Amino acid sequence: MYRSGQFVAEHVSPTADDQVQPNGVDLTVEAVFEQREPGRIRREGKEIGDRQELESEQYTDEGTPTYYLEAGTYVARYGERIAIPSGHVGFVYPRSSLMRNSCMLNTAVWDAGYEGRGEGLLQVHHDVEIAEGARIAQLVLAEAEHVEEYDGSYQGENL
Ligand SMILES: O=c1ccn([C@H]2C[C@H](O)[C@@H](COP(=O)(O)OP(=O)(O)OP(=O)(O)O)O2)c(=O)[nH]1
Repeated sequence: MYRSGQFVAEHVSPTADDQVQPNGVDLTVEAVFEQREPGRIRREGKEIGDRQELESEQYTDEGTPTYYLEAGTYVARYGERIAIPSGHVGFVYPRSSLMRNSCMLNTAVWDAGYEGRGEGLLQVHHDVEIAEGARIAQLVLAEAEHVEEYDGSYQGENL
């Protein structure tokens, strides 16, 4: 069973009222990176390739720092600390307005016990402007059985 947005909000911080949705909580973008060097996925272990953080520019009417992203592939880091509770699994979906603007967020499984500020693959199929701190994704939580809890290399990342 998927939990309510109110329940999800108890495991995401900070959470403003406008982030709480009926079935989940919206996540904001805190940083955007462009990969510069190849990573490596080995039989045992992995390495994340070097990346460069993009500057957000202060050029919109409201003066909000904004990323102008040309078509391409980026890694976005979310602004919220997420803690997946025991007995649950998390999934992140793109905010539909992102998708309607020809952009997509590709995501993986969020394990029970994980805590951190995670990342998603931002695919920009048409140039787009995204303000720093804007909502780009939504986290949902489903009840799930598991034997152990997450204890991998990303535990506690970006906290
Ligand atoms: O889109 C996603 C999906 C997951 N995570 C976080 C939560 C998850 O619990 C953790 C590890 O994900 P996964 O287990 O898929 O990573 P891995 O590549 O297998 O690394 P490890 O061996 O450290 O588990 O990363 C993200 O930041 N973004």
